[in-house]
Amino acid sequence: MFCSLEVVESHPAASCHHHIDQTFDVLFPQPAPVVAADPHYIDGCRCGEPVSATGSLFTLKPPKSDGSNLEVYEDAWKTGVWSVMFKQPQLQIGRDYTPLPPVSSNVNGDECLRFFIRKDPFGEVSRYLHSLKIGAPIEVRGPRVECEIPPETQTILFIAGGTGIAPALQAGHTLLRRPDKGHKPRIHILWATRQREDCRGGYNDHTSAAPNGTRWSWLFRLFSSSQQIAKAPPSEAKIAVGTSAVVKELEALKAQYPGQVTVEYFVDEESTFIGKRSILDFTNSATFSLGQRNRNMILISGPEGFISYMAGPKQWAQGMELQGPLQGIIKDLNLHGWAVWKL
Ligand SMILES: Cc1cc2nc3c(=O)[nH]c(=O)nc-3n(C[C@H](O)[C@H](O)[C@H](O)COP(=O)(O)OP(=O)(O)OC[C@H]3O[C@@H](n4cnc5c(N)ncnc54)[C@H](O)[C@@H]3O)c2cc1C
Repeated sequence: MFCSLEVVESHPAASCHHHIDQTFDVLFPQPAPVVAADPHYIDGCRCGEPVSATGSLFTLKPPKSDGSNLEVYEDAWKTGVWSVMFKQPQLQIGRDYTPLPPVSSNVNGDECLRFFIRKDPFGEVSRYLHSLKIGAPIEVRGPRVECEIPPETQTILFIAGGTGIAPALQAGHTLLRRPDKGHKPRIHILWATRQREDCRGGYNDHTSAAPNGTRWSWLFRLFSSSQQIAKAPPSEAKIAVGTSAVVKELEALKAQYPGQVTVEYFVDEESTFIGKRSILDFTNSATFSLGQRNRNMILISGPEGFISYMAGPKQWAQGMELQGPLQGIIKDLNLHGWAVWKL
């Protein structure tokens, strides 16, 4: 069941309020924790932040923050990658969107949800969302857990295309905030975007090609001296004017968990693409955590064609979306000891 909202104020890159109640409504084909959500409101005091010409950050806030949503969200954050559904009221259609990790000041008590939403000029719901004014009501339902990250997981390779970066940020948040069991987990993100604008200010922590033409292995970077690692741009560069809001999110995650998050950027218009080499550079380095089921995960998120190319298409059967067989370049790599999940 969806709940209604009301418009208070407007802004081109909208941000919203939300609230979840405990009404249960099974809408989704997959068995997953689902609760109905209440009206969310575009937040008049938090402007949506354009990430680029093609996407914006939205903030949703419940009309009244009484803490009732926190437990629901907290369970989802502990479990893995999750989404909520926004409804376009005129057409009565819904689409899924992925909350970004809470900003650190939000962790205790603030029930805001934040989203990175790509504006598709021909897309019904994304166009609707971008047209909302600050303070506008929006109907939200969720959360739905898309993929569990088991407690024993130590290493994630996240292959993201476009807005697939939102679940990558989620996976990082969920994995890295777990209590330290003597071994620091880590996440390596390969993010492919169409334009540099989408990831402006981002630099590669772990480049496939070193300046002298040799390849840098993950182990090299892991065990090399801090001086060598300091080849990354200075911190001022990370927050340079014009840095994309999503890159800022990635930098914030890195700052929160030093040495546990690395990112490589690939840009279509610069003809840099995620290939087998980028995947192997990372997976070859993770052999020390092989041997236990679910220790190492590869998660893939992005447009259908992107997922198919990487790991084969997902499939539909009996009204349910299934993973489908492993195909694509990840199958070709014949990796052992990695659980693969298509989001
Ligand atoms: C679990 C999950 C999480 C997601 N998280 C995010 C997120 O955090 N951020 C985000 O931006 N997106 C996310 N998405 C994608 C999002 O749900 C929507 O798919 C996206 O916003 C587009 O929806 P839309 O209604 O705007 O476009 P739609 O109306 O569905 O159209 C999509 C595209 O298809 C084209 N199209 C539609 N109908 C036809 C047709 N008959 N023939 C040819 N072309 C057609 C349209 O022109 C448009 O380009 C997520 C998706 C899932 C499944």
